[in-house]
Amino acid sequence: KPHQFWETQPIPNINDMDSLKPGPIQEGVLEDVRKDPYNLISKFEWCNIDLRNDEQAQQVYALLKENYVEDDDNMFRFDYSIDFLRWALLPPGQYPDWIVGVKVNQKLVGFITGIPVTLNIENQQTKIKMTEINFLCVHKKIRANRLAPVLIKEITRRVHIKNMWQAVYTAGIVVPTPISQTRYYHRSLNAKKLIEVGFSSLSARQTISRQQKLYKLPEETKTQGLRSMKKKDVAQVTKLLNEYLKKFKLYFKYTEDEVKHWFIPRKDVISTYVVEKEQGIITDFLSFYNLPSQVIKNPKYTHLKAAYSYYNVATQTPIVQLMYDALILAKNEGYDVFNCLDIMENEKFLKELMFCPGDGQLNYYLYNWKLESNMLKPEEIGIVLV
Ligand SMILES: COc1cccc(CC(=N)NC(=O)c2cccnc2OC2CCNCC2)c1
Repeated sequence: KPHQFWETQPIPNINDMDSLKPGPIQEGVLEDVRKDPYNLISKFEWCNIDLRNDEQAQQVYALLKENYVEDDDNMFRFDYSIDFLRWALLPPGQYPDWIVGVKVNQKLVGFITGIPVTLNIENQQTKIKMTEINFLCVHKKIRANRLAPVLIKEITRRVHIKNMWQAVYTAGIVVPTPISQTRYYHRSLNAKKLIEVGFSSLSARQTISRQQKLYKLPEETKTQGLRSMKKKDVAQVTKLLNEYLKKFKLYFKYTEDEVKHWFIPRKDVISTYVVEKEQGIITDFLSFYNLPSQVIKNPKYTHLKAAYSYYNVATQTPIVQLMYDALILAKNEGYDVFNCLDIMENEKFLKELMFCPGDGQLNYYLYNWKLESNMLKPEEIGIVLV
């Protein structure tokens, strides 16, 4: 019986589509929220993970490295670094009990996380304080214990207890009920390596050297005034980003503190470049994050270095040119491939910059919210999850 768990959750199913009115599906009642953690099977224990602690961060790293998301052909597995996890999970306003682990004899076997976000949905007047859920992971050796539903219920309880009643999350799989189904695209930067690790394949008429020529990039970027973002840019970038995102139906509202956290460059984690014109005016910016994948078995390579498009705001520079510079910068930083989704305005540059469609999709979900329009088109999505 598929979706045994999901049918019990406040998420529209197909026949709710016309009956449910837009907005919260269930009204949250704070006093009804269970005060104690959900029961776990014996020997399993809840623990809050402090990612600032090196040992605990190392345990999370090791669990994800071996047991987190793989591609459809099980050739690659995400390999989030500790510095990346600290960036992704310790934003301003973070709650320590939203980094949730399950241990057996001190060994971490389960994990799920939430971070606080302020989401605008379909240009509602109200912004909604909610949680962004990520990194749901159960050790391969203890799957089919129904631990994942308990991890989801427990973090839901910990969100409810803070009087928050909605969540946003993504998944490669389809469970009830996506609000948008986006496709991922990749642009080759190191054609030879992508072929050698099996990420790309050659058709009969293609050769490695022809692929290398096809995807070759200049050393220098084109856009005048393009430079790495600095702290002094935070105020302008915040204004630019918040204004730009209003064109989408789903987007976060960012404070300056949040922009500082999410966009100030961090080596091997996040790269952000701004376009500075006369009098120090910032007119555009581009950003991409570092998410390597372990190559599960390959004689020559252990990792695929992948840059993932984050937020790109083009108000003066043509978006094709801005993203062409993003490719050049990523190539110069040593990446093998540049990945993005067909969300926001990305389809404006995908073809021209020679992105190829990936073989899967990334589904967006909202918990306890009925949209006015049942589904959103990818270009209406203005949020990027890591
Ligand atoms: C190449 O190595 C991979 C290792 C694991 C999974 C996949 C395929 C995949 N599932 N890709 C994506 O989900 C994806 C493709 C393009 C852009 N962002 C993405 O996912 C992001 C956002 C959601 N959390 C994971 C990272 C590829």
